Amino acid sequence: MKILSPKQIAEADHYTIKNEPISPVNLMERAATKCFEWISSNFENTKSVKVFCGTGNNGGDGLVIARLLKNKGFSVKTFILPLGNKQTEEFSINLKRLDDVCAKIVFIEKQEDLPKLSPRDLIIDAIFGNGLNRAPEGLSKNLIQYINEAKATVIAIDIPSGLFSGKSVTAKDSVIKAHHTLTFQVPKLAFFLPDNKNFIKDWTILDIKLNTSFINKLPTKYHYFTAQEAKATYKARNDKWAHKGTYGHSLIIGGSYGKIGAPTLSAKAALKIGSGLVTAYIPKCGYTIMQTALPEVMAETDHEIELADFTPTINATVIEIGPGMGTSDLTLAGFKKFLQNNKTPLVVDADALNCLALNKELLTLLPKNSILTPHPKELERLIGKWDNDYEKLEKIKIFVEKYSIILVVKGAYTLTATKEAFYFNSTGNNALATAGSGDVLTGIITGLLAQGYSPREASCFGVYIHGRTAEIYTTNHAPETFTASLIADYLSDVILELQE
Ligand SMILES: NC(=O)C1=CN([C@@H]2O[C@H](COP(=O)(O)OP(=O)(O)OC[C@H]3O[C@@H](n4cnc5c(N)ncnc54)[C@H](OP(=O)(O)O)[C@@H]3O)[C@@H](O)[C@H]2O)[C@H](O)CC1
Ligand SMILES: [K+]
Repeated sequence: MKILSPKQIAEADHYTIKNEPISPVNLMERAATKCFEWISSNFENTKSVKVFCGTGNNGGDGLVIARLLKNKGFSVKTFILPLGNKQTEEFSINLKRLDDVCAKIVFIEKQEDLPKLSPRDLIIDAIFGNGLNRAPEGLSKNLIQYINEAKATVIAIDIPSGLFSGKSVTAKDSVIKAHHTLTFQVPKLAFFLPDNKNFIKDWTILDIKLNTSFINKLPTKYHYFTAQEAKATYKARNDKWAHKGTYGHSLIIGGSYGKIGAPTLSAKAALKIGSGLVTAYIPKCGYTIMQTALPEVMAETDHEIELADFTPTINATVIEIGPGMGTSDLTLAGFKKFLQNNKTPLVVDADALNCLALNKELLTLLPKNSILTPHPKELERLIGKWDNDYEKLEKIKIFVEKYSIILVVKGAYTLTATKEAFYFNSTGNNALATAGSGDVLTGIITGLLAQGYSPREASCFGVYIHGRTAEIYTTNHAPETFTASLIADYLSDVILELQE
């Protein structure tokens, strides 16, 4: 699914109005009706709804929602914050329509006009939407702060007021902290960025039927990888003549004394996602552990307690390197030698990333389209510090272009960054915040590459699958009890779901 800029959304809006055709006020009615339906079914027992509107079209949406809720029997009060002397035409039409149903409407002209708010109120934030072009100040800033202090449940329409959909927020005290955001047609880039986690919690995309063929033609670097994209990526197995060689050979290089679990988890994940063959290249101390834990996996060994020689003998389709490997001098020296001689596509994680961060010149030795899977701290070691998330995205872009690689930046919305496009993942939850979860992710990506998925597909799809296991698990288990070993056990559920 595309993530569009405010300008592109306005263009899609205009195109739909002209070509469907539909009048602007009817499009507003359609959009706001979707919000109303969501609110009335999720908050049917709510006694008091307070709707705060600006005087642009976001405010117009608020007026329609107020009218529809009132007609449905909710107790509704509407508060209007005049934005200068202007009202959009659709706002004015809907103000009249709201007035006609004898609704309670209050204009907020000064601080004293702010109403009493109770934590039991349901607040609808329709002050600013896509049209925000500067940080709110004065009365609008005060209103936003006042709403945030009320500790009431806040539903934001389209986007929390004060949050820019495509640029950084400097005044963090003038943004609505929404519990839920009902956004129109496409998600906004701001939703995926950790800097905004206090403003955006849950959100729902409402399909307001903007022209899809127009949207399909709009260029964008940013995408949201959902079940739809996952289904389109999945390659069902239907080759009767397949043998284990058909599905590739994954080589997992990693481990050190006390950290054999990491490559074991990766190897298990590569195997369980369908890699035809898996070999682990580990220190000698891990031999019995690996062979006992995973009888299907072959093992080759290096020095006694750490990797030093890096001399696997097999001809792998893909190599994962790094889990549990450590960064000792001996390991680092061997890793350098390995990179100088290796031509096989790599998935690089954990200590191998730290070795690269310590020796940036090694980055040039990575085969084209190698996949690096850092968590935010590892990312910072690779690309340097950033002031805000938009600067981080820019640095990521420069980094992937410079080295012709793919970055999988782990987080609540794990980002797969390729030279061509950035994909935010839609699945996962905090059950994945558990030891070894990252090792399983790299194993899944490695196993997908071995089977012939492209590096972009393996990254986006692997991240999606990994996240989905946690969602399925937590439908009937406590998130605290999820472990990395369990992830592999739920891969089958995810794949069966994709086949539906
Ligand atoms: N296609 C869709 O998604 C649809 C969206 N709808 C809704 O429309 C809004 C966008 O409406 P718009 O009127 O363009 O913009 P806003 O309502 O967000 O803002 C109104 C005006 O506010 C002024 N502004 C901007 N920043 C500030 C500020 N910091 N302080 C004070 N005033 C500010 C600005 O005017 P200026 O002339 O003062 O610059 C804005 O124009 C979208 O979000 C949806 O909710 C439709 O209902 C259906 C289709
Ligand atoms: K809003």
